[in-house]
Amino acid sequence: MKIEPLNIPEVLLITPPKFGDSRGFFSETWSAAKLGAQGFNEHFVQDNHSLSAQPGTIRGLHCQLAPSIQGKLVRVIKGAIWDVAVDIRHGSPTYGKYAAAILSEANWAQLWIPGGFLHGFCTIEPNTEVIYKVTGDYDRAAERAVIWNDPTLALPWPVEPGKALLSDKDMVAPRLADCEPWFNYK
Ligand SMILES: Cc1cn([C@H]2C[C@H](O)[C@@H](COP(=O)(O)OP(=O)(O)O[C@H]3O[C@H](C)C(=O)[C@H](O)[C@H]3O)O2)c(=O)[nH]c1=O
Repeated sequence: MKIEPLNIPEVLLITPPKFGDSRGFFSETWSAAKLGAQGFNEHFVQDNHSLSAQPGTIRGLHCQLAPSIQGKLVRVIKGAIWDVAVDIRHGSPTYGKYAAAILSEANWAQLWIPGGFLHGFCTIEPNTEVIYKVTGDYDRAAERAVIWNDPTLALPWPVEPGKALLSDKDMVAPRLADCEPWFNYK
């Protein structure tokens, strides 16, 4: 499995091999042994799967606080997303900075987003299905959100102004500056 650190080195682009033949393909999309051999030893406790029908659907920017902090290993089995992680670890040299990648059925790439980061994505094809493993259980009380178009983050979302499709919750999330520090850099 190819593992590439992005501009924020804790965020990793992981691309598993895909073996095609006349029937279709086979891919080991996650392997504790193969990733562990390269120093990636995260323990996952839950798998998530979301479908977004329309391109321009934005889910995020979300995180969960301790004790339910979630690292996320995100991949796309249908369609494509612009996937983004924003460093919000208090005291981090890359606080407020982002790392992003296109994840798609075509490129078969996965993004590892550690705890301490906001996560969000924007779909860029119809009927996009996102699958992701997380290292912490869902905990609604621990969920926090920051508004997707926070001007201080200035994320280059691939959606035309006014065309983003959001949940009611995401429409009214606060700016990061209006949130207390949720994670410490260590
Ligand atoms: C996240 C989650 C949600 N739910 C239920 C709660 C709601 O009834 C329904 C939809 O939840 P929500 O609107 O929060 O789903 P997303 O907007 O896709 O949220 C996710 O989007 C961003 C991209 C993330 O990284 C997080 O995994 C997560 O926050 O699923 C569950 O039952 N378990 C869960 O783990």
